[in-house]
This record gives sequence, structure tokens and C-alpha cells, in this order.
Amino acid sequence: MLVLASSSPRRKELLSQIGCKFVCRPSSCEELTFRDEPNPQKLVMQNAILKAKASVDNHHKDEIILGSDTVVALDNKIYGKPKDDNDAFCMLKNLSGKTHQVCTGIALIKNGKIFSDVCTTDVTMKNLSDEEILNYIKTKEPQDKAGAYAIQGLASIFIEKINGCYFNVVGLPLNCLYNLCKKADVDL
Ligand SMILES: Cc1cn([C@H]2C[C@H](O)[C@@H](COP(=O)(O)OP(=O)(O)OP(=O)(O)O)O2)c(=O)[nH]c1=O
Repeated sequence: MLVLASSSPRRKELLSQIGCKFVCRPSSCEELTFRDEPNPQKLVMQNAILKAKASVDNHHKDEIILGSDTVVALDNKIYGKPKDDNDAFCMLKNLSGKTHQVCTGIALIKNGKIFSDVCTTDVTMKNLSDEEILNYIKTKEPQDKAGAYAIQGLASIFIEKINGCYFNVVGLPLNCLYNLCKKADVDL
């Protein structure tokens, strides 16, 4: 049985979309921040492993656990979920008119063995006026999203271009996950 170590409704939807049978077991763990690991790819991979490890149930050693973590990276800065509306404003103001990277780390634990990978997508956002940012923040969509936007939601109108996996931006790179499962001999 596959266990999705996540409370993200997006990850749940994406995994359901490919017909995978799984249970959700969100865990709470102390995640690393950019202060611990300034490299976004390494950061998300380590956090994905931490999340997966926190959901391991030692009574069910046959379970396969999937953890994941998404951040937005631009100009040597890493953006997670905004703390508040001000934080969301600053993030969107910085992302405006630029191309940033969205990195998602995924980690599978099978029989105590860890398999992990990371996927990166370039996302180009249009120039945003302060009014557009403020109106968007009012919708509350930015609150629980890395980089304070949801490509799959209202922010879709702000996205000029993407290069790479779309599902990675939403929180679960499906092709990357499929490849990792093959490596770990896990049947999705
Ligand atoms: C950039 C972007 C992020 N996101 C989401 C994906 C992730 O759910 C979230 C980043 O936060 P994460 O900390 O990666 O995940 P989470 O807290 O939502 O869930 P969990 O730790 O329990 O697995 O941002 C979008 O939904 N759309 C987007 O366009």
C-alpha cells in the first residue's frame, strides 16, 4: 500500500488523477529552511525525505511512503508559503516580470530504503501591477502555496510561459514520480 505523507489537496488530486490507490497520512516534522540549506534542489529533496520518514509506521513495514516538498527559487532566494499577506505581496512583487524556478523534491521509502529525486520547472510571470497583486491576495489563494501563487488557479492568467513539468509546479511531478517508482520497483 502506498502512503502519501502529505496534507496537500493538490498532491492528493494529482495522485488520484493517475489512478493510484493510496492512503493519506500527513506528518508533522521539523522542515529545513533556506538557512539550513541554501540550494533549493537539495532543500526540497531533504525535506521530502524528512516528511516521508515522519510518516513511517513501524507496525506496517510493508508500506511504501511518499513525501514531497515544493519551493520557488529566484535570484538566490527561496520562497516557501507566505507567512501573511505582506509576505505574499513581497514574493509576488519579486516574481513579477521574471522567470523563476519551481523545485519539487520527492522521496519514496520502501523496506527502509530511500529513493529520491528533484524536478525543476521554469515559470515566467507577467509584469504585475500593485493593484493586480493586492486583488489577487484578497482571493486568499496565495496563502498555502509556495511563492504565493497557484498556477492551477486564479494565478494562471499571470503565467506567460513555463518550461518543464506543469505538475511539478502544482506540487507533484508525475513523470518524475513514475520514473522513481520504476527505479524502486513500485507499481503505481
Ligand atoms: C507554485 C505553486 C505551489 N503550489 C503548492 C504545492 C504545495 O502544496 C505548496 C507548497 O508547500 P509544501 O510545503 O511543499 O507542501 P504542503 O505544506 O502544501 O503539503 P505537505 O507538506 O503536507 O505535503 O504549494 C501550488 O499548489 N501551485 C503552485 O503554482
